[in-house]
Amino acid sequence: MSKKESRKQMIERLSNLDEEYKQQQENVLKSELLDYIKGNDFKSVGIVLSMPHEMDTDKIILSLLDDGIEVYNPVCDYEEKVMHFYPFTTMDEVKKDEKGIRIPPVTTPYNDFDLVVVPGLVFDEEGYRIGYGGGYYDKFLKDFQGHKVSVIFEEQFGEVEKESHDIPVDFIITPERKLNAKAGR
Ligand SMILES: Nc1nc2c(c(=O)[nH]1)N(C=O)[C@@H](CNc1ccc(C(=O)N[C@@H](CCC(=O)O)C(=O)O)cc1)CN2
Ligand SMILES: Nc1ncnc2c1ncn2[C@@H]1O[C@H](COP(=O)(O)OP(=O)(O)OP(=O)(O)O)[C@@H](O)[C@H]1O
Repeated sequence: MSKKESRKQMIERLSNLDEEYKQQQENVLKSELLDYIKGNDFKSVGIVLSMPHEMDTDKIILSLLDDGIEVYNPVCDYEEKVMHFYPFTTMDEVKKDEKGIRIPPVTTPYNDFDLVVVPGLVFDEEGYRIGYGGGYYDKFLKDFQGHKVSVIFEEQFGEVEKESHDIPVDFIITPERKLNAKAGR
């Protein structure tokens, strides 16, 4: 299956998850991720403002702020094909970009946080992933020095054909298990 077909199929699969099941799984993912962040004493986190078919990140972001952890969200420059992170302040300041992706106020970029939560559609157990295309995360991760985690539904495991520019995540959290992807490579 091509990358494009895998993406389309996974978006459909995620969109068709039972709403009650999805929310119950998200509650588990949220508490697992918060435990992981506190357990590792991470003080700053880069994480997306979620789209409807993705794991809901709003509650996670608000909970991190409550705990005094800095939160940064990505903003794409679609012309330059790069992505930078900006500080999250409040949901009231969140707007949509030209592609309908939610973004924080574009102030001073900061890409040097302790942990990045990497989004994606299909993942393998070694931490390789198929994202939304564009290579925004692959390019970002090339220079990123912090920890890389993905938080996903079990339904997102699948076959990933590796490409030379792909940068895998170190750790994968699902509602059922925590995978040290780096150790498994
Ligand atoms: N919630 C969330 N925010 C995120 C991401 C994400 O995965 N989730 N991103 C993760 O990277 C970045 C946005 N990534 C994007 C990647 C591609 C397109 C895009 O160009 N879409 C085209 C169709 C793509 C195609 O099929 O070729 C379009 O809408 O015209 C938009 C955003 C940053 N913000
Ligand atoms: N480090 C890089 N430098 C230059 N171009 C890159 C780099 N990484 C990826 N690309 C380009 O970006 C495009 C999309 O890459 P790919 O299909 O791997 O995206 P993806 O993994 O689905 O998305 P993302 O990384 O944004 O989540 C490809 O054409 C690829 O050549």
